[in-house]
Parts: sequence; C-alpha cells; structure tokens
Amino acid sequence: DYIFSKTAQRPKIAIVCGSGLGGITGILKDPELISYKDIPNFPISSVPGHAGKLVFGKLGNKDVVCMSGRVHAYEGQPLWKVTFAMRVFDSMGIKVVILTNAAGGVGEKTKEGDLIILKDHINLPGLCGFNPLVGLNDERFGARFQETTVCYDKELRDIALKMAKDCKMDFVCEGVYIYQVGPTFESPSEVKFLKLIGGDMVGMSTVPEVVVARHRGMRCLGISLITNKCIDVFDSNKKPNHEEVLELSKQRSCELQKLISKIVDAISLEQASACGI
Ligand SMILES: O=P(O)(O)O[C@@H]1C[C@H](O)[C@@H](CO)O1
Ligand code: HPA
Repeated sequence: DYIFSKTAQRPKIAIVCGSGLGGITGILKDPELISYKDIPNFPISSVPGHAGKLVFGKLGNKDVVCMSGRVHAYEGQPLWKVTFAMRVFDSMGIKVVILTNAAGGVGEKTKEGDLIILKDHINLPGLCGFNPLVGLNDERFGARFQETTVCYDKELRDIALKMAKDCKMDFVCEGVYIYQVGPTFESPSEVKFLKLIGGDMVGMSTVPEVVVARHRGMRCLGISLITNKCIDVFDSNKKPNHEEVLELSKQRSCELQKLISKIVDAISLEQASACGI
C-alpha cells in the first residue's frame, strides 16, 4: 500500500540488481524512486554496490521496477527478510522477476566478463536446512512442499539466449549457479568440490529469492556476471575481493543493460497471464 501510494506505475516485471549492477536504473524513462528506508519493514543492504532504492520507470516499451540493492544472508538477516522483496513484488502484481548477480566462475567454460543465464541452481545451504520456506506455512501464500524442477523459466531463458545471439554477444551462455551463504569466498578445496558437483558459477544471493518467487508462481530469469575466476590451486597469490567484483561489474554493466532491455522488450506478458499466474 505504501509503495502504491507513492507511484501510479504498475509494472509487471521486476529486475533485481546484483553487486555494482544498478546502472540499469539510469536508463529508465520517467524514473520514480522510493528509498528502502521509507518502505515499512523493507530490509536495507549494508554492502557497497547495493544502493537501497526501488526505481520505477519505462524500459523500452514496458514498465518495470528495479531493485537497486539487495540484502544477503551473510549480512546477518534472516532468510524471510532476505526474500521479503519477493513477497512485496507478488502483492504488487509482478509476474516476471529478472535477477542478476555477480558470481565467481567455477567451471572451465566460464571466464571473467561472461554473462551466464541460470539454467538451474544448487541450493547448498537449502539442502542443509537453511531454506527461506522453513517454518510454518500459510497455504494462502504457497504450497507446503515447493517443487523446484524448473526454477528458471524456459521461455525466458530461450528469449535471453536468442537476444544475445541477435546482438552477437558471444560471451553469453547457460550454466548452473551454486548458492553459498558467504561472506567468505571459496577455499581451493571448496572450488574443486563445487566443480565436482556440477556448478559453473558460485555466488551469495539469488537462490533464496528465486525459491520464494517460485513459491508464489512468479516466472524467474537469472543472469550471472562472472566477475572473477574461483581459485582452485593451493598457495595462490591471486585472491578474490569485492573491489575487483565491483570493477568488473562496472566494465560489463552496459552489455548487461543492453541484454536486459532486449529481453524485457521481447517478453510477452499476455503469455505470462495465459500460464495462469
Ligand atoms: O548481490 P550479488 O550476488 O551480486 O553479490 C555478490 C555476492 C557478494 O555479495 C558480493 C561478493 O563480492 O557480490
Ligand atoms: N564467490 C562467491 N560469490 C561471489 C564471487 C565468488 O568468487 N564473486 C562474486 N560473488
């Protein structure tokens, strides 16, 4: 109610901006800003590169809302708060959520600067009991036992790959994202393990949000920017750090903005409602 009292825009598409990836808010037409701190109960990120505002506006031919800044579990917030925005989006009538993140490249096929469309994820903490749907369930807001067979909408993934091909972006492909809580980057042995279990990239966000968005039937598309290669050799002098993550995000933000704009243009919202969501 608070959000709708501040803007007359009623978007059906939400975009979650990962670390340093909030630049897309700068290309929206007729932007309207709402600070997280003004929205009742909305969690505020403490991480550099996560601004803390909702930005409404037009991207190409469609209304969207961008979440510039997200909260992570490693900031000490419970998962219901980490995923609170998904519940808010659902009650606003959002049908499609595009989630971006910065991630470390695990597999051989990823390199710095690549944009990887999430085909699936491995919710490592979720498998060990750290899942946003743990707790009493209110059936009005989703099923007790949520299936996660196709978390990342096939049609949206196909659109993303087609748009990348049309734009000759040969650094875009699909991959599997592994969620780990952080804030530690991975040790070499952990990287070897992540590779072994089928991950292409690893990060500290997105999956809890997707689990909750799917609980409410919203269609999800995930895009990882590979900001660094994970180090799987012992005694390396090279060490991952948040500054290099932000630097790479800055370098690649134009390509990501272009890809998202094309995807948003190509999304058919009629199809979204024809799916019964
Ligand atoms: O919000 P995202 O997943 O883009 O942020 C990544 C994960 C950590 O928060 C941070 C590490 O540099 O970037
Ligand atoms: N690991 C986990 N999260 C990340 C990384 C990484 O190497 N890079 C950016 N986010």
